[in-house]
Amino acid sequence: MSTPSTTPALEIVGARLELGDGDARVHALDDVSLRVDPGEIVAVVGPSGSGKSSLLAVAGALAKPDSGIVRVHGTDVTALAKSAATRFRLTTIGFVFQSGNLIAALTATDQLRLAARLAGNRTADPAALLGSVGMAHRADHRPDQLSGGERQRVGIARALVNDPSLLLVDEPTAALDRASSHDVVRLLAARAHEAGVAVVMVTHDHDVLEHCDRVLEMTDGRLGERVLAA
Ligand SMILES: Nc1ncnc2c1ncn2[C@@H]1O[C@H](COP(=O)(O)OP(=O)(O)OP(=O)(O)O)[C@@H](O)[C@H]1O
Repeated sequence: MSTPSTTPALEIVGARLELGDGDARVHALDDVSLRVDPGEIVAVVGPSGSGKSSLLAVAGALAKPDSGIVRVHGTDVTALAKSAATRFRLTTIGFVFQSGNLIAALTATDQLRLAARLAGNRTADPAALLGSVGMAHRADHRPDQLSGGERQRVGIARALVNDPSLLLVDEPTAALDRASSHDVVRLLAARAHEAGVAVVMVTHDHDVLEHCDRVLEMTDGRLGERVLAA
C-alpha cells in the first residue's frame, strides 16, 4: 500500500486534449505524461501555443483531457463531477497567477481570509502565512500599496492558505524585475523543499530555472525533459 510520502502529488498518464474546430483543431496536449512528487519544483518552458496553459488546466482539474489519467495526490480528478472538482481544487490545489490576481479592495490579510473562507477552512492563519513569505509588515496593505514582487508574495501566501499538496504557478515573474523574479522563485522552491508542496511552474523566464529541480519543455503539445546547460 502506498503511503502519503510515496503518493505522487501529480500524476498525468497519456493525456490528450484537442481544442478548436475544423481546420483550427490542435493537439493542445499530445500524449503527455508527468509525475511530480511532494517536495519537487518543476518548471515547464516552451514557445507560445505549445500547450503549457493546457497542461496547468488539466493538472488543476479546470479542464478534462479527452483521454488519459490525471491524479492529484492519488485522486483521479478526471472522474470528478464539476462541483466535486471545484471542491477538490479549493482544498487540495493552489494556483498562483501572473500578477498575483489580487482583489483591489482587500488588504493582504483579507485576501487570505477570503480564500480560506471560500474553502471552508477555519484553521488557516493568515498572519503566520504572510510572515512565512516575508510580508508580515504589509499585512494591512492593499494591492495598490504593494510592489509587483510583494503582490506576487501575497498571491503565493493566498495559494498556500489551504495547505495544498500541489501548487500550479503560471508565469509568476512576468511582471517582475530580475531581483524580484529570483526572490519569488526562490520562495516557491523553499516552500517545495521545506513544506513538501509540489510546484509546477510555467515560465518564459530562463533566468530563474536554476532554482528548479527539473525543467520540462513543451513543443506542439508534447512534453519532454530538458537538460539544463551548465
Ligand atoms: N479555447 C481554445 N480553442 C481553440 N484552441 C485553443 C483554445 N485554447 C488554446 N488553444 C490552442 O491550443 C494550443 C495550446 O494553447 P496553450 O494556451 O495551452 O499554449 P501555451 O503554451 O500556454 O501558450 P502561451 O505561452 O502563449 O500562453 C495553441 O495552439 C492554442 O492556440
